[in-house]
Amino acid sequence: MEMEKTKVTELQSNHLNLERNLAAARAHELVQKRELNSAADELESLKRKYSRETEDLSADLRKKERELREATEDLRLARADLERERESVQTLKTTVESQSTAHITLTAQNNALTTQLAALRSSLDYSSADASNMRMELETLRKRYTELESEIREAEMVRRKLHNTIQELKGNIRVFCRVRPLLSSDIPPELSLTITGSLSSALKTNTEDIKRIREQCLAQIDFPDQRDHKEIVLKSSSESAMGQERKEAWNFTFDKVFESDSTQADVFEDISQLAQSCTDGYNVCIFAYGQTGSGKSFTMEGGPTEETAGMIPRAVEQVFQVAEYMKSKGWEYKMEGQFLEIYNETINDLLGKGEFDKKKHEIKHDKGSTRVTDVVVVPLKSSSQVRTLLSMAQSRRTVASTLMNERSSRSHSVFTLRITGTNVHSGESCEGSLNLVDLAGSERLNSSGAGSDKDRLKETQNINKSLSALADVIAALGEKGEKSDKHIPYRNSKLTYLLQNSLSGNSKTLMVLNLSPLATHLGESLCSLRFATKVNNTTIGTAKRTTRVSS
Ligand SMILES: Nc1ncnc2c1ncn2[C@@H]1O[C@H](COP(=O)(O)OP(=O)(O)OP(=O)(O)O)[C@@H](O)[C@H]1O
Repeated sequence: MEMEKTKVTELQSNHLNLERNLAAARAHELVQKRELNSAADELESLKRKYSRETEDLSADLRKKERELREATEDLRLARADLERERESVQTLKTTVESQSTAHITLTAQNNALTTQLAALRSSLDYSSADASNMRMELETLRKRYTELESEIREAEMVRRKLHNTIQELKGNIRVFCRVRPLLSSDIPPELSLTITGSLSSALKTNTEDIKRIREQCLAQIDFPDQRDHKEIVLKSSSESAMGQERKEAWNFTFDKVFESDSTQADVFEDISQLAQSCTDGYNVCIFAYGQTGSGKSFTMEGGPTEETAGMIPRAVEQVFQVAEYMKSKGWEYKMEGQFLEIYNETINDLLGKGEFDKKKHEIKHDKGSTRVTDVVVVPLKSSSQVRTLLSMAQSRRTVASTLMNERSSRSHSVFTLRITGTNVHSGESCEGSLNLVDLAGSERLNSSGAGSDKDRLKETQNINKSLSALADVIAALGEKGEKSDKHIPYRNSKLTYLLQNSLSGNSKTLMVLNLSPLATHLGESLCSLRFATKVNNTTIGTAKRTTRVSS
């Protein structure tokens, strides 16, 4: 029992120990539970914390990823940029290389230029010295130039004086004679039929046919003076009543004789000097005289081409050329033109508008210049204007007469170019005129067939009256040389009265006698040649230019 008691006691103490252990274990468990709970709490808060941190980290990660992508893109762009930069660097490198080559060349050039510059500088130093010498020389030359200019002006005045003295020595009335060529229209139909081929209007070719026809149609006209061209000889042979051959020859001498092959330019060459005188203040008068169809209008007005242009357009052109040339000598010219017709002693304005033979025009003379009332005076600005005036006049005549040639054959036409000049340096002024007159046909009464027609008779009488008035005036002027109070019958015809100032001693006159080459016109040609000889034998006093010097 004791043993049992000890055992119970032992068991009890064990039990107690166990209980104590249990309580301790329980307390420990409680502690442990508490610790567990707090650990769970802690775990929970850690979990939450970690989850937050994980989220933050994920967000961070996403952000980093985005940044990474962006950085990658930036890197790609940067690489592309870099590539481009590399390329441009390469290009620049090439450029730099070529630039440096150029630089080397330029440096070499620069060096050469620097050397040149130095050389130039030193030559410039010499040149500046030269330049100042030259400036002085230039000044001297300028002075000399001014002196020479005034010397030229004086020389020009002397030249003009000499030119006019030559003209005066040649005589103030000169006569030229011009024979026109044979025309196809001159050939009678019965003869022209025998010609093979076409006919040119002026028969210049020398086929056998034409030679034969020439011989049959042409008058025998010789030009013996082949050096000076001053003589013309008309010959005829006829049979006397006794059957003997009678030969006759008539010699005439003029200032110039133009053969049938002479051109308008040939004739003008001898006229141009005279035409030019009007720019020096002279009154110049050029007449075309001759029977109908002898070539007066052709000589004065001419044809439409440059080659066939007559004396009027050529003279006007010449006057314009002289005026242009004289500009450099200080001369300024004003020119105006008028174109009149005298038909049956009535003046008509070929540039006017009114009806022909209706308007009354009066001739007025005042201090050496002549004006006609109520006529159109055209200011002339260029020589080409004259062609327009000539064709205007021609169409006026065509309107006035259905047979224009008939009217122009029976009227005188007078183209007048009036010229006034002033010299801006010397104050000198001058006034001249150029009258170009196409006279009416000079044939005698019986040969114009006037007998049967009253109007034609009146026309022919008027023409003859005015032509003989012209001859009388010229003759009286010739006689006046000896008697200064000699009456000159200018008023005997409209033509002489109109041309009074251009026919008097103060002017220069030229008569161009036109001759037909036809044998049938031999008688008329002789009459014309005798008339022209009378004119040619007249000496009219010295021409004077109309000049003034302004004060
Ligand atoms: N030198 C010449 N060369 C060529 N043809 C000419 C020449 N002279 C005159 N003629 C011609 O002769 C013809 C008559 O000439 P123009 O009409 O000039 O004579 P005209 O004397 O003026 O006659 P009219 O008194 O009838 O006016 C015209 O056909 C003209 O073209």
